[in-house]
Amino acid sequence: MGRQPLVIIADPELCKEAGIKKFKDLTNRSIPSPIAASPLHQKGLFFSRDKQWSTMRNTIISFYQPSQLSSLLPTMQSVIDTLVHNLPKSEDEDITFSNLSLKMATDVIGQAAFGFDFGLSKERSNGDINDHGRDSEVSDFVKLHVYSTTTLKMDLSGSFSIILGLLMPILQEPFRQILSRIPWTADCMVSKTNQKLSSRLDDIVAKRANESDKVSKDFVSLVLRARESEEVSKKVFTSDYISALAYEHLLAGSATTSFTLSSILYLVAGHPEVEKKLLKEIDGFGPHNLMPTAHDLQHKFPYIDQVIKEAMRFYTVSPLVARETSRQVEIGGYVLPKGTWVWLALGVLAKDPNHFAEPHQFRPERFDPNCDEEKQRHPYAHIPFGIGPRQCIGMRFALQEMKLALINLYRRYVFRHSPNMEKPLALEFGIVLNYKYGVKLRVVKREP
Ligand code: HEM
Repeated sequence: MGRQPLVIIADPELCKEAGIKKFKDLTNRSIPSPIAASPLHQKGLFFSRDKQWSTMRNTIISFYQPSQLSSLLPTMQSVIDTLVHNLPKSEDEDITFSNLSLKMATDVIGQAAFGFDFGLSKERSNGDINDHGRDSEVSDFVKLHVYSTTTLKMDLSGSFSIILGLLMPILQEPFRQILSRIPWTADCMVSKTNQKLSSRLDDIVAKRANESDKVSKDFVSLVLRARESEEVSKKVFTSDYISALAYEHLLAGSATTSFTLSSILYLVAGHPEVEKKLLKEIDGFGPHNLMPTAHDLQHKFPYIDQVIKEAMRFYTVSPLVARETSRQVEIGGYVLPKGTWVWLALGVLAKDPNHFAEPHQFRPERFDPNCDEEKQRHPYAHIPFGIGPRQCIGMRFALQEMKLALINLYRRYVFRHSPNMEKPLALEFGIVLNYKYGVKLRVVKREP
């Protein structure tokens, strides 16, 4: 890539070698040029490096332990209830499900990460907000978040410094410094937005730090408590890092989950035989007012597991995992110099006919533990959450949320493709995959 050596891997055994066996030589991520221009994004777990990364990861991993996740169930349930309740009653009305699920996922992560109710799911489709108490601060914050996220573009529609960074990385930072002072340039707007966003986040962190309450279970409170109890964490978790971590959760935990949930509804709507089996499993769990526990979600819905895996294979929301060599290392017999970018191509792996027969067919049964394809497949052929010690930290969180949402949605409704939706679905390639025009569906109430 210009003068930057880059190796792309699309073989499960080599992914294992780079992601697990040689992890200590490939711990860090390569930093794409839009991120290099954004300190707010660099200080989260995703882009932090070496010791800073391992100390942060070892501390915040406790937030993702089963007991913590199961304590988040009521929060998830209440946001999902709002989503289900607000679905239109008419079968002739289009919903852009991807927008609704983004609001849902942002609300869930807002509460889990900041202890903050953004209240986005309470908005009806006409834009009204049910909750009079929701202040404009919150909606401003979310607007800033959306702007900051959508300006992280890797293509020629990004700000001038980002485009320059793609071509001549060394010039990116000096140009960004100059342009961010010139009003009305994209760089200036991005810089202003990030400053505002950072100061809002700092306010939230400061507020949480002043609260003496020892019971809050949101992420920021947990990290703040960990900082009090461990000497090493004090140095690592300065308030700018805590703000970045919290913000990163909002970013990482919303778009990915929402995209995946939307793709499941879209794919199931096009496959009646899958829908039938899914409904049978959900109805077979018990009466519709029986809420599954975290343990139930993990063990009692094997077909939902297959549907989620297959949808994540079909539309891999995070198709590349980017790492970088910290010293010379040999992978697959090739010697890679220090500083080489090594990208694991999860999206390519997911469509490899050597591991997935007829890869362009949507067939959840290929993940049935008893079927030959599943038994014979390489264990690292399907890695939508990444691999090894740096695998997605929010995997269980996302799976719990998606399963709970699916159960609640399909208990009351089934979904059909809207006639107003393009075919095939148009995708947009940014930092993560997105739908170009959203997933438009019609909601059909099930017979009681
Ligand atoms: C369907 C949902 C999700 C998908 C497909 C997904 C995918 C990924 C992938 C592929 C990575 C890179 C892993 C690697 O380098 O091997 C990652 C990292 C990460 N994810 Fe997720 N993710 C999802 C949901 C979430 C959620 C809900 C959260 C937070 C609550 C989250 C937080 C993170 C963080 C913090 C990292 C960086 C981990 C590190 O560098 O140590 N993700 N995710």
